[in-house]
Amino acid sequence: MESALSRFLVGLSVKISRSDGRVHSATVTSANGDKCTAMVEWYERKICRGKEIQVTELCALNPELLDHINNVLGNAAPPARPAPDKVNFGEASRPNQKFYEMIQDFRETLEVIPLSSNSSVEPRRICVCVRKRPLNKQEMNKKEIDVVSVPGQGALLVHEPRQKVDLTKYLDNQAFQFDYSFDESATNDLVYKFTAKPLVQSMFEGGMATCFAYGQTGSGKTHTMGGDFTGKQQNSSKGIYAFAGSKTVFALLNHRRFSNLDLSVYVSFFEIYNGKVYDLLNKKAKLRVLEDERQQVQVVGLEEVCVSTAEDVVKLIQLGSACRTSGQTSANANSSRSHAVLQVVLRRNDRATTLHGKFSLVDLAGNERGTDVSSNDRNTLVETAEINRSLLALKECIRSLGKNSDHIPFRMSTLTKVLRDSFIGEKSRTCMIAMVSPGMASCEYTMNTLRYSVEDTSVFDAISQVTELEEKVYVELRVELVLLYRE
Ligand SMILES: Nc1ncnc2c1ncn2[C@@H]1O[C@H](COP(=O)(O)OP(=O)(O)OP(=O)(O)O)[C@@H](O)[C@H]1O
Repeated sequence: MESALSRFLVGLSVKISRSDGRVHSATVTSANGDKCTAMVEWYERKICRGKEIQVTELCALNPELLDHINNVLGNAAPPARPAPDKVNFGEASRPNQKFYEMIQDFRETLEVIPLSSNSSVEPRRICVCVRKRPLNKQEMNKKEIDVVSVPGQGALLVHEPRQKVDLTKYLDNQAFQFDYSFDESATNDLVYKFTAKPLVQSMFEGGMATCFAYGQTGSGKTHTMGGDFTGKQQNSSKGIYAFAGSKTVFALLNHRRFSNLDLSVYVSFFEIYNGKVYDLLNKKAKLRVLEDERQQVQVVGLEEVCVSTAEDVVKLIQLGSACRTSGQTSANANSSRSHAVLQVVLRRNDRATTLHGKFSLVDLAGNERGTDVSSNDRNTLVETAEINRSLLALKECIRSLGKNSDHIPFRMSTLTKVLRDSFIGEKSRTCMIAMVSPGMASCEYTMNTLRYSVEDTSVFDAISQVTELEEKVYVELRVELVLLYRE
């Protein structure tokens, strides 16, 4: 429920009565930047005049509210009836110590069977995997607790810290099942073996393939696809882009099964930022996306570089990655603000250089960034809205693919338009790698990512998961939000 709330709410400020500790009024800023007076009325009606919902209950419904309330209280005299206290969660050594211990106890009961490089890989038309990154230095310094467990065999668990209305703490342990799940010790090499590597072979067999990295800002998409950063320097030879585009491609090109096809390898690299396409191999030239009379979508003028060695490919990845649009979010100082698409194309060496197979490797922009960015200026909000719109379109396309539907709604966004040929045809194959951050502070985003990857994440589904009291409050809140969005 919290995730659905914060999808719409960018700002929420709360006034609290000093005498009784109850919420007075709340001002909510919607994702399009408007202050929502309807919400103020709603809160006043339901909370101040409307009687019995107290701060503690509200906070149990939405932990974000707790932060806002604490901020407000920081400037005010302590209330007679204190709001639920974050500090009480644990002892001084580690915030949330109690939850930490509960998670540790739970982990002891788990049977862990990690993936190893000797495990076999099963070919699939659509493969959905998940990768958990380790806690980073910043999170360790803050003594963040790790709320994600990967017992293996495709399973992943989120231990969501919860608090009942009477303030009793409990864990909501939610299990998700994927084709493969990678824990924090997995290397890019291992992830590659089970995700993108099987798709390279399908490209040689004349297929179209796409591999996406999806996840919250700072969850490890660029690390996985483009290679890790040491300071500002990216180690481009250690990411899935390079493993697929160099090592495996050139090994298969010379394999006796494919060498008689007389193929050449081409690489293009572009980004989609705010719905526009920019060529990362040609000084970020802005390109047009057109559909020809045979409904083939073309990115007009896209540079396609013929490569003959693995080193050539790594150099192009470095060149393109260096000029990708990035910005800063609270979770990632070097955050990618665009979808980056590296395409490896096989063409026959005939006169028309006929297309034989294509592999698109996509490092998606971080999802759900509305509340991550430090400013909520107009540009940022437009950027976030565009990212979320294209991710929704992508989900719709993958879902239609999974259902073998006749209609795949690729026209919904530029991202899906340019990947159209990967979505259609008998030989198309798709792999989605969902990235998750392990920290408790990222829990809500992690749940969003997991729901996006394994099921419908819509607001309506979220409703079915809430308890009776929550449901009552939440349904009314949703009605307000839906009305707001229609305006
Ligand atoms: N599996 C991992 N092992 C070690 N460090 C990692 C791992 N995944 C990510 N990191 C580190 O976490 C930080 C954020 O990762 P990264 O930039 O890849 O996130 P992202 O998902 O691409 O974020 P954004 O959407 O903001 O671009 C980087 O410093 C990266 O090196």
